[in-house]
Amino acid sequence: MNIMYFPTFKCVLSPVCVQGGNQMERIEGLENMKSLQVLDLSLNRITSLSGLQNLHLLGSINLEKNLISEIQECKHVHDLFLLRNLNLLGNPVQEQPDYRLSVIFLLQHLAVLDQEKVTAEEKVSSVNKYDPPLDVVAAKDHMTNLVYQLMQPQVLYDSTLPSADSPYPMLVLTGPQGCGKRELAHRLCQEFSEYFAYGTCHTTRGPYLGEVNGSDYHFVSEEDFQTIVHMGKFIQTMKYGGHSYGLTRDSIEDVAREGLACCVHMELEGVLSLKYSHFEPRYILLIPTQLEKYMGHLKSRGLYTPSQIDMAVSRIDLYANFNRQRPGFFDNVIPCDDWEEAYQMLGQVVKDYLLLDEQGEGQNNNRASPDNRSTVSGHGPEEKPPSDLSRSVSGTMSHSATPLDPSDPAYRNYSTKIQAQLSPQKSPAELASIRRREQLVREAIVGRSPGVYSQLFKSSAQTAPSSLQSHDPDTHFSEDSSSDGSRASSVLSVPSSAGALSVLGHTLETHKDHMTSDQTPDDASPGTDHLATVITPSSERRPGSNIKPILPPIPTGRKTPAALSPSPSPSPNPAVREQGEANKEG
Ligand SMILES: Nc1ncnc2c1ncn2[C@@H]1O[C@H](COP(=O)(O)OP(=O)(O)OP(=O)(O)O)[C@@H](O)[C@H]1O
Repeated sequence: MNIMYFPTFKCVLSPVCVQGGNQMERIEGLENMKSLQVLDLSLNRITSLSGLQNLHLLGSINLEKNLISEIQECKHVHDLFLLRNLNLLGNPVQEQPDYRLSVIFLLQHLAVLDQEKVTAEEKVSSVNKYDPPLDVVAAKDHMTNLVYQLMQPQVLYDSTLPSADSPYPMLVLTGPQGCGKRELAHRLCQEFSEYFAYGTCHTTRGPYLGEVNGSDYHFVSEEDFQTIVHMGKFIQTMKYGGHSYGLTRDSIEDVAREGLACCVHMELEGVLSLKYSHFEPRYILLIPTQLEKYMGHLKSRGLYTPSQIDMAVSRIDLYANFNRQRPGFFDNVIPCDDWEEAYQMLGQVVKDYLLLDEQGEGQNNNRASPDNRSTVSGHGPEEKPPSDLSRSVSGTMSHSATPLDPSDPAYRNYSTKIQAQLSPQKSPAELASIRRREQLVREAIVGRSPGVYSQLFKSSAQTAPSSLQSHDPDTHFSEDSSSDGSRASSVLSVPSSAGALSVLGHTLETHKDHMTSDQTPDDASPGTDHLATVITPSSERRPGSNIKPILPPIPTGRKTPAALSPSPSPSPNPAVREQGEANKEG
């Protein structure tokens, strides 16, 4: 073995130095041994690696059986880029928790630690543990929230249930701290109050002057925050500036229950985590492009220390790089140096999203299904339509109850839409269901049976599962189509959730009741398949696909200010309401 023994540090010209088996307590006198490549100081009483930091050619250090007890000592050899082999066997430091991963993380060039090869897995694990990439942080956050959620009794969040065809509409404004996204979110929710409401997050930071608990944030202690984590209430959380932030499912549900889409703001890590959830928001990046102006704004707020400002500024690059490296990650990018301009652009994006500018642009627009047409007002937030926009929102649902009109272009597109539904991922049950619906439509067209929707909603009105029916004696179903539609909407939101199996089962049972004794499931009466039927017209309107989202049903008791609600009150939806109350209790 190529080792030379020197009684004292006289190995200036030699690449190898061995001073083992002495009573050395410190590493001294090696500063000038710049060409040293192998150092053996085993069997000493050394407690620190200080003294090695300038030996840049060192490739191997043997410190077996010394008294090194702190992992931090590795920092002294952190900059020795040729160091491949380190032996700390028999040192107290080995007792430290996560010793091996910590050392591997601090000395990422190491190939052998304590005579054991450093594996690629260990390297990845060490980075994931001590400096995890954003994706890993987000994945862990999602996993944590999901596991805690699954440990709780399962609750149906009916207003925001995932659905392949109509994800609950959500808008997420993201960007570095203080870029104006919060102000823009509030303004947007004010001006588009018939479409959006602000989703209030939780935070452990204290309120700034003027901030209102429950409105700007739910301000909670770290302990309470952790309790909420353990209750599985969060969809995503993140740490920012030493404080915790999180968005609960309840916050979104509170908005959804009002029949509105939810608008929230958050940092990039929150976006990454949210992307793992079943929600499919539209993500809008607000990014400062004039550094001076942005810094000036942060300073003028008088809330941040210089290091907080530095951090916020440094994150502009993070956002910019993300946007560059992952095209499509953000649905829109808006420069936010001028908040007024940014708001105008944001407003335009939202109008496009809601198809608010499309009125008059062509009745022939194929994308404008009856749902869409009822929502296209042609009025921006500045010029409110004479009628309440909520009518358009509820109109979105009342369509479901309208029997198909053969003169309606959407009606003619119906089978095309059904074809579009026939994707390879469809389960046999879904395929069978789609075939039944096609059959019904064909029959309706040739006049052999009434319009499928009219049957459909009659059936659903009669057979609403008792578990979904209101016990509120004050609540009456009206026989008009919109109430039927609402009920159907609420039922339709059920099947895509695993937690809804019992409800779905009940519904299917109810269908069976409607079959005549000689009917097989395949020739069931119209209406046996209303769950899937109703969602079809909305399939082209997913948020994120540049087309208008479906807003969730508006339950009775909606808190829309009277001034904004001159339209007929939304159809009663006891199923949703009751479930909503159940959720709240849950
Ligand atoms: N649930 C969340 N998940 C991730 N980030 C969040 C969440 N809630 C808030 N944030 C973000 O955390 C950052 C700090 O929020 P905070 O409200 O404390 O700062 P701020 O100085 O008021 O900045 P801003 O005006 O951008 O909100 C902001 O960028 C905010 O958007």
